[in-house]
This record gives sequence, structure tokens and C-alpha cells, in this order.
Amino acid sequence: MSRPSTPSTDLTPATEPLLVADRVVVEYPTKGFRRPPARVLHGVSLDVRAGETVGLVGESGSGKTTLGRAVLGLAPVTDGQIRFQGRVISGLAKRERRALSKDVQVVFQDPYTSLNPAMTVEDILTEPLLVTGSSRTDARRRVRALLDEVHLPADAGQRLPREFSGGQRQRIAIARALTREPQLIVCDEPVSALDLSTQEHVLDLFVEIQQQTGVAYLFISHDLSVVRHISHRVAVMYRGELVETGDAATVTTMPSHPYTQRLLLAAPVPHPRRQAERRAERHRVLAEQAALAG
Ligand SMILES: Nc1ncnc2c1ncn2[C@@H]1O[C@H](COP(=O)(O)OP(=O)(O)OP(=O)(O)O)[C@@H](O)[C@H]1O
Repeated sequence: MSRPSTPSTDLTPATEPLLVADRVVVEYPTKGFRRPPARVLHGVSLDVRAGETVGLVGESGSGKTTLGRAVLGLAPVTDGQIRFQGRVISGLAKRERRALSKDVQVVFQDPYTSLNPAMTVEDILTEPLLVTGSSRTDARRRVRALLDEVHLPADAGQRLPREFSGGQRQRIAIARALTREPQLIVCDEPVSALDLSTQEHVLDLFVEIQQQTGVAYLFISHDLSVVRHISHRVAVMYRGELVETGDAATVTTMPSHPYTQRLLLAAPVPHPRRQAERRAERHRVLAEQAALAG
């Protein structure tokens, strides 16, 4: 499946996109006397509009996760700035950053380690609501709605994360990210720990949620075909710089930068017709399973 073109937004031309990374530099301190810091991002500029998915692709070590972490306030931005809804959010103090977590959330790669194994799913999902003052009754009601939104059964709330498959755990992680109705979710390789068919289901869920809620995604992946599946626009990182940005279909089939061309040769994206065939096949298998289950 390829995404429709970039969604139109309510923004007037004078208004900024939801998220703007403006010539962002990230440097990590290095050990050793007078050694200069390690520069990992070299002035990266990127924006994400409300309701949009921007896929961030590139080989291992190119700086994708670092950019995501910078957006989340977890990597040191030493020059340039990051703005969210027009407000500078790089360099915020801890308390202001915590307040921002209502609007900016994250889903990590590994659903096996990102959920507290000792807490029930209901506790995992109610915790962010209770700490921000929701009543227990309201929090429980929200959990039921969230479980439904991510297609988990209502009794999932009483179980522990280890009782779920990898794909189901990632659904729980997505539900947790959605608890406070964020505007933006940074998704850091959220399907790369899953097998191929589970990947497709979880990617479909991301799309469905976006259609229902209007949430935007900064979607990090090393896999061009995953990024094509989910993104409106794609940005390509190479050695800490963005080398190409454009609409998903163009960047993933007719890239202009030699590095993206190499990425594409290394991992060809299935033709859209082949993707549609795979989807039809999956629906047929699911229908058969449902019929067998009575
Ligand atoms: N805390 C840190 N201190 C020093 N260097 C770091 C730190 N975190 C990341 N780096 C370096 O920053 C560079 C970019 O790493 P990053 O994890 O952002 O890449 P990536 O494109 O997300 O790769 P991958 O897909 O393997 O996660 C790498 O060279 C990495 O070693």
C-alpha cells in the first residue's frame, strides 16, 4: 500500500508545521582530555505537519534515532533548534519537557523491554492518566476505548505483557503512547522486531489510528519498504545529514541522491501491485481463518 499524498492541514501559510527541526546539531561529549565532542547530527532541517507521517530512513549509525531522541529532549542539541507548534522545545527544563509529553510521545523498537513486565496492561495504560489527575473511573473507561482502538480484547487489561505476542505487545505500547491523545508520536523502528506479516498488521494499525485521530508520526526505520508503506513523505539520512526529502513514492522508487539509489538497490521496494496482491492474500487467509473459527 502506498499512502495518499500529504494531508492538507488547517495551517495558514504563516503558521509553522507541527514539528520543525531547524539546522539541528547534536554533539556528544567524549572522554579524554581536550578531545572535541562527537558531532552526530550536522545541521539537520526537517518538518512534520499535523496529521502527516514522515519516514526517516538511512543505514545503521546515520543518526535517525539521534534525531528522534533530540525531538524527545533526550539528545544534546548544541546548535540549531527544534520547535513544536511554533515553540522552541530543544533545551527545555525537565518540568516543561514533562508537560510536553502529553503532546509528544514515543513508541520504541522492542515491545519486550519497553513495557514494565510486573504491571498489568490496565496499570500500564492507566498510569499516565492517573499521574496527570484523571479519576480511576475515567482512566478505566479510557483504557477500554484504547484496547478497542488497537484491536485487543477487553480482558487484555487484566493480563501481564508476557502473556502477549510481540505484535500484541507493540499494540499495547501504541495504546500507551495514545493515552493522552498526543499530536505527534516518534516511532523508532516500531516494527523491526516483528515478523513480516505482523509488521503489516501493525503498520495498518498506525495508519488506521492516524486516520481516526489525526496524530502525526516521525517514523524511523532502516527499511525502505516499511517507510514507503506508512509515510506521506520520506527523508533520507546519511552520516548525520539529510541527503534527500520528498514524497514517499518518488523517494522510494525514483530517488535522486546516489546514496538513496544505493539503499534502494540493497533493499528493493515491492512494486505497488505486488504489495496490493500481498494484502489481498492476507485478507483472504484471515477470512478463511475467521470462517474456520465459526
Ligand atoms: N550517547 C551517545 N554517545 C556518543 N555517541 C552516540 C551516542 N548515541 C549515539 N551515538 C552515535 O551517533 C551515531 C548515530 O547513531 P544513531 O543511533 O542515531 O543511528 P541510527 O541511524 O539510528 O542507527 P541504528 O539504525 O543502528 O539505530 C552513531 O555513530 C552512534 O555511535
